[in-house]
Amino acid sequence: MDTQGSLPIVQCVARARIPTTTGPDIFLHLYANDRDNKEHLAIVFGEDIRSRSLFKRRKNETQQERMVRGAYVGKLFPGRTVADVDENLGLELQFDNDGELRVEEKTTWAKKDTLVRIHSECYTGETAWSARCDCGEQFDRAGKLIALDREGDIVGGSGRGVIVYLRQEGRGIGLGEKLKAYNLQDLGADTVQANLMLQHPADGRDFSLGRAILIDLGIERVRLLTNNPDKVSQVEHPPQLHCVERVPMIPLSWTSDEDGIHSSEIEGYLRTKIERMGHLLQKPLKLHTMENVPASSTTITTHTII
Ligand SMILES: Nc1nc2c(ncn2[C@@H]2O[C@H](COP(=O)(O)OP(=O)(O)OP(=O)(O)O)[C@@H](O)[C@H]2O)c(=O)[nH]1
Ligand SMILES: [Zn+2]
Repeated sequence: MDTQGSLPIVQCVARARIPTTTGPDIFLHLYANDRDNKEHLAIVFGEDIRSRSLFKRRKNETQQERMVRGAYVGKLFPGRTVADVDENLGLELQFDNDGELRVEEKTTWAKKDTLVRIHSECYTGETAWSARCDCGEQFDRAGKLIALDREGDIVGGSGRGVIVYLRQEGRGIGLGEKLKAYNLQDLGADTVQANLMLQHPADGRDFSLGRAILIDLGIERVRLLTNNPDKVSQVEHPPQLHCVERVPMIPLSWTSDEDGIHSSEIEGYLRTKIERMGHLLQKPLKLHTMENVPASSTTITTHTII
């Protein structure tokens, strides 16, 4: 668990447009950093949310090299020769004397409340159809809510937002140790006990990388999609970064009988997050394996944190 020390140095190495099967184009950003050798990512919705480290002009760099790195405005098309101007869209990036991108209303998103998810990698939940956790469901929902204007009483991102995807599998212990933790859970431990029995912290993640990536993307005011109070505090880095709202992520299985994951394992996972990790799920926790846990409130509310 990181304390709020100095920020890691992050460098966006490359950005590419990804047309999605669900509609909007997203921009996948790959980061290097000075803390670990993992390829942490930012999935950015919105062409104008721009990484300062990617767009910074480099000595003797050609426009072609900028376009190949993904440091361009507007859209790429065959025959395009200039990265910093898109004549079709009438957009031109501005830079200051040492090559830093200048924040302009027309070309760079900034200072607006931005819907953000800081998501930790979970191979089992995102790729192996696991019903032990809701990570895959949360990843999908984050993308959906960022694309939507609103869903019920939750204001969406209207096509602008960021999913910071941290390669911190297994709350930082890695996939191999997480598989051992699963076996301990099948032997009766909960997710916290299993980590501790394997001589790991309950949660060994470092969210400072997430803070540094959001600051690099010029995000200042965060509407954070999470139930984890630790993430809310970890996103604060005044004066550059501030969490203005926590937007809850209610498990789909709590909002409909058909949707979402229904399994005894997910109930144990959610119960442990609430009872032992203080997660802020606001719905009455009605689990088939236990009585109603009185919730602190009976409606889904978003906390506005000023
Ligand atoms: N060690 C361990 N890690 C788990 C287990 N189940 C899920 N995880 C990991 O827990 C992490 C879940 O991260 P997130 O969903 O981003 O965040 P969160 O802390 O659950 O909080 P939210 O933002 O409310 O979802 C991922 O790294 C998963 O791999 C488990 O049983 N044991
Ligand atoms: Zn998971």
